[in-house]
Amino acid sequence: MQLILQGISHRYGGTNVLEDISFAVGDGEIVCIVGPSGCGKSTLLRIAGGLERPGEGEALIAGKAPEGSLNPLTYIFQDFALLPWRTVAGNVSLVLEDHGIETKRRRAIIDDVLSRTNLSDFAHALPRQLSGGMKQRVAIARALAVKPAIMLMDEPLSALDSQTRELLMDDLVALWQRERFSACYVTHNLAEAVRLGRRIVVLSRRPGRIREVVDIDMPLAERPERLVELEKLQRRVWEIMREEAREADREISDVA
Ligand SMILES: Nc1ncnc2c1ncn2[C@@H]1O[C@H](COP(=O)(O)OP(=O)(O)OP(=O)(O)O)[C@@H](O)[C@H]1O
Repeated sequence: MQLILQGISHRYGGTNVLEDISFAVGDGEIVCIVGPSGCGKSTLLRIAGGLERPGEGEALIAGKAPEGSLNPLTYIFQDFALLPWRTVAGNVSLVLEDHGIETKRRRAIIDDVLSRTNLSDFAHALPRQLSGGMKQRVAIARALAVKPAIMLMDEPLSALDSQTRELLMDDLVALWQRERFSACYVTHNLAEAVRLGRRIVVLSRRPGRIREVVDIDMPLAERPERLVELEKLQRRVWEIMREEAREADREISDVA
């Protein structure tokens, strides 16, 4: 299944937030979106998922969802959004209950996604007993449970410390290698973008326009061993962004 964004422009009141954004997320592709603070990345993701209607242009999905997909477009947020009174298994179960999946099938799906996210031993734990990394694994397991065609990930690792972030990136790569999900992945972290992205869409400061799309034709599995090349790519993305980020920073301090 493909996500296609065509000529998306958007404004809030008198503020232009996005301008003429077009790109596609192909089947099994992770496309990262980076750009200075406030350039409209989260807005773009909300438009991609149909939570918000763009002022101009359109967000389309093309192709067939995977068999058994309960929710073709599924979000993963930075703040995990878990119910504190439900166990790990209970949190995953909730989305399946919402779809009326019967108990036996629900249990099978929960066992499968908890095993894929290395959470089987924590099925009965409550969120407050878990570290931030484990909570985000639960959020990922919950997203996988609905067999999404495309995951819309908004800074999923940014609340985590750098070591946990590394571990979660390894997990995401392992999950992707097992079942090539498609994702539109918003991040501030350029190391994350070059580690995970097949392409990186670099946005300008607000109103966000596409400055450049950087292609990374390097298998995800090889990336940890090719750190020098990745670092070069990261520098390249930063060179594209530097002036934009500086200007965005000034704009924000002007308002303050
Ligand atoms: N619902 C809304 N109503 C009015 N303005 C909004 C709304 N949502 C976002 N904005 C404004 O739109 C601009 C883009 O916001 P958005 O959160 O999409 O940017 P972002 O690139 O994700 O930011 P950050 O990098 O800080 O997370 C900002 O100026 C923000 O204040």
